[in-house]
This record gives sequence, structure tokens and C-alpha cells, in this order.
Amino acid sequence: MAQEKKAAQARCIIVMGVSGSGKSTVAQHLADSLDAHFIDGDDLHPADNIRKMAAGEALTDQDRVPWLARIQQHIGQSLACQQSIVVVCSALKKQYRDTFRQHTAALTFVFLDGSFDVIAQRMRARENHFMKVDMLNSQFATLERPDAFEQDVIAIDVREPVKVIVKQLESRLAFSAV
Ligand SMILES: Nc1ncnc2c1ncn2[C@@H]1O[C@H](COP(=O)(O)OP(=O)(O)OP(=O)(O)O)[C@@H](O)[C@H]1O
Ligand SMILES: O=C(O)[C@H](O)[C@@H](O)[C@H](O)[C@H](O)CO
Repeated sequence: MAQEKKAAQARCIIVMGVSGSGKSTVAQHLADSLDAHFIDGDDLHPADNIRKMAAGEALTDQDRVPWLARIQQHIGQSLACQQSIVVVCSALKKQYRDTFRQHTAALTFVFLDGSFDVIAQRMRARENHFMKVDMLNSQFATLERPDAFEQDVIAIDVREPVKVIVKQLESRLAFSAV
């Protein structure tokens, strides 16, 4: 089975959304299910970005430039080896998503869509994470929700359990094969 999956064209799936929407959780399960490489964009932030967010300050476009470039580098390396990759990246603005699109042909975004209240509740319950719930207002303010013209985006309701979300994605990704 794993061999069959690797024989298909390598693709990149970016799991996007605001902080606390479930990106790391869903992406890790999805990568396991697709037998794909996995990277968590949070691990690629420059240390100053982490310090800033932990101090409750929102990142600027400028702060995100080196971070997005590092993520793109990992995507490029994986696809060059014909290895599919699932990536965690908030990709809050359309301009960030468009930059990924310019560099990567076989690309699908998964948008974890949820209300402020649902996500805030999960962030409050989460322990040992630098991103605290007081950052959620700025995350929603920055988010440019993908619209119908962004046809490479699969939107997912985050109220579903993780297992259900992964099942939904397995079937929707099969139909959006690149
Ligand atoms: N579908 C879900 N149902 C219930 N709880 C969930 C679901 N998805 C994620 N969670 C929980 O919500 C919290 C936030 O999830 P997670 O850390 O994966 O989000 P994130 O988008 O990666 O956050 P950040 O961007 O801040 O790192 C975690 O405690 C996780 O276990
Ligand atoms: O784009 C941003 O504002 C930030 O990068 C955040 O979204 C974090 O990467 C992450 O999601 C928080 O844990």
C-alpha cells in the first residue's frame, strides 16, 4: 500500500488556519495516513518570531518572510525527492498562499475553519504552547479567508473530531489528485 502511495505523483498539502485551529494535530495524522513527509512550520520560525509571539505580539509581513522561505525550501526538497509532504503553516494571507503557489505546482491547501469561540476554548485547554489565547484576535484579524476563486483549497469544519476530519480529507484529496 505504501509503495502504491509513493508511486503517485508527489504532492504538497499545506494545512492552514489560525493558531489553535488544529493544524499540527490534523496534519500529523494526515501525513501518517498518506505516508507523506511532515513538517510543522512552528519548528521553522526564527527564534525572534517565537519570542515575539510568546510575548503576545503579532508577527508582521516582514517577520514572516524568512519563515515562509524556510518552509518553501523544505517543500522543494521533499518534492525534488518525489516525496509527498504535509506542511503546517498558518498561511493567513492570500499573498502568502500565492507565493507558495508560484513555487509549487502540485499543491493543495486544507483550511481548518472554525469560530473564534471554539478555537479559543481549545487554546485555553492546551498546555505548554508559546501561543496564548490572547493572540487569537490578531490571528482572526490577519486571516484572509480563502474564497471560491482559490480552487485548490479544501475547507474543513474544525468542530468534527480529528478522525472524521482525516477521513474526509482522505476522500476529498483522492478526488483532487494532482
Ligand atoms: N478536531 C478537533 N477536535 C477537538 N480538539 C482538537 C481538534 N483539533 C485539534 N484539537 C485540539 O485543539 C488544540 C489546538 O490544536 P493544534 O495545537 O493542533 O492547533 P494548531 O493550529 O497547530 O495551533 P498553533 O498554530 O497555535 O500551533 C490541541 O489541544 C488539540 O489537541
Ligand atoms: O502567521 C502567524 O501569525 C504565526 O506564524 C502563527 O500562525 C504561528 O505560526 C502558529 O500558527 C502559532 O502557533
